[in-house]
Amino acid sequence: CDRGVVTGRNYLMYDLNPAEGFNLRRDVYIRIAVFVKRLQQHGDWVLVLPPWGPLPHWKSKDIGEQLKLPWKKFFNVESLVKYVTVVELSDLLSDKKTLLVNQLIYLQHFQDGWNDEKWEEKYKFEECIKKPPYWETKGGLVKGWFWGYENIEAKNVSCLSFQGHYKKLLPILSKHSKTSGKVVMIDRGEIPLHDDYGGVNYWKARRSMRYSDHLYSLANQFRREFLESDDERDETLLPSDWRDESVELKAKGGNYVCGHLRRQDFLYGRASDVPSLEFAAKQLEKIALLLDVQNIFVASDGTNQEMEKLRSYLSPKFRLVVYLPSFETRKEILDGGVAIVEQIICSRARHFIGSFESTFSFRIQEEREILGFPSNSTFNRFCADGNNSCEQPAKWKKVM
Ligand SMILES: C[C@@H]1O[C@H](OP(=O)(O)OP(=O)(O)OC[C@H]2O[C@@H](n3cnc4c(=O)[nH]c(N)nc43)[C@H](O)[C@@H]2O)[C@@H](O)[C@H](O)[C@@H]1O
Repeated sequence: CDRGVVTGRNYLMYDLNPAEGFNLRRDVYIRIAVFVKRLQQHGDWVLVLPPWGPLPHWKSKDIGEQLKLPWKKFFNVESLVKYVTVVELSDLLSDKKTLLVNQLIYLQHFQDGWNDEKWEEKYKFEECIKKPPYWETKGGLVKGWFWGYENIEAKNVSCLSFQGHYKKLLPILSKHSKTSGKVVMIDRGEIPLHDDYGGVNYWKARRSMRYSDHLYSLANQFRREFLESDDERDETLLPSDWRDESVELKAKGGNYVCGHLRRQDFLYGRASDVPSLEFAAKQLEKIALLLDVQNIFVASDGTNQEMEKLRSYLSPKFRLVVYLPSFETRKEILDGGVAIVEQIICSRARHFIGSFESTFSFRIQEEREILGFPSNSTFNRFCADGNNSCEQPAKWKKVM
C-alpha cells in the first residue's frame, strides 16, 4: 500500500473525545465513512483510520501498553476499503518526515445549546469555548496528543461550533478538493450526527466492518469447543465479501442463549436499569427454559467473582459459559480483541439479551440483523429488579 501523503489525494483525519468507548467509536466511524463517501464526489478523499488506544475501559495492566493499535488488529481493513478508501495513520506517516495537518477543526457544541422546539442545523467558526488540547510549537505550528505520535503538526487551527449532520461540513471540506495533498483533521468527531442513520449507506458501512480473520477464528474455536456451535449447524454463514450478502439471509443460531451484562460504571451510572446478578440469572433461565437450551453464555465487563455469583444463582440444569482466554491470547488480542470475540459469540446465539443503552450490545444487535436473526431473538434487554416488562430496545432493521 501507499506510504506517506500521495499527490492527487486529500486526507481526512478524525479523533474523538478521549472518554468515548470502543463501540461508540465504531458508530462514529460509520458517520465519517458515509460522509467521506459523499465527499468523494468532490475529489479524491481518503479516510485516515485513527489508531486505537488508550481507552478508559481497557484496564488490563499485565499485557503491555494498549496504544497506537492499527485497525487491522481488530478489523478486516480490506473489507472496509470495499466501502470507502481508508488508510491506517501509521501508513500515512512516512518514515522520518513530519505529517502536516493543513487545517485542524475542533468541533464544539454551541454555548447556548438548544431546546427541543427550535432545533436547527447550524455551524459557526468562533472563539473556543474551552481551550482545545493543543499547544504551540516554536515554529508557530500546533501539536496535540495525536495518538502518541510526535511527528504530527497542524496549522490553521480553529474551533467550530456545530449542531447538525455530518453533511453540513461538506462546504468546509470540499473547498480543499480544489487542491490536492491536503490533510484535514476533525477533532471531536462524535459531535455531528449520522447523515443516513439506519439507511442503506449506514448499513453498507456497518456491513463493511468485518472483524479480523484471527478474531473470528478464536470465536469459532471457542464455539466449537464449549458450545457445540459452528456456522454450518447454526446457519450463520456469511459470504466472504459483505457486498454479496442478501437481504434474505436467515440465521438459526447456536444451541445457547447469550446475555451481555454490563457492570462496572453502569452499576452507578445507570443503576436504575441494571439488574442484580440474581435477577439477571432469572431472566436468562427463563428464556433458556423456553428455548430448551442448557448453555448460557455471558459476555461481561464484570469481575470473575461477579460471574461466580451469577453462576450460583442459576439452577444446576443450566451451564454458565464465559470466555476466559489464556494469558498468551490476551497479550496477543488485548482487551479490545477479547471483547470482540465475546461479541462474535453473542451474535451467533439462538437468543440475545443486551444491557440497556449499551453500545456494546447495539453492535451485537446489528451483527445479528446482518446475519438474519428474527427480531424477537435480538432486540432484548435485561430489566432491572422488580420489573418484568421494561421497555425493549428499538428494532433497527437492516436496510439493503
Ligand atoms: C455510559 C457509557 O457507556 C459506554 O459503554 P458501552 O456503551 O457499554 O460500550 P463501550 O463504549 O464499548 O464501552 C464499554 C467497554 O467496556 C468493556 N466491556 C463492556 N462489556 C464487555 C463485555 O461483555 N466483555 C468484555 N470483554 N468487555 C466489555 C469493553 O472494553 C467496551 O468497549 C461507555 O463507553 C461510556 O464511557 C459511558 O460509560
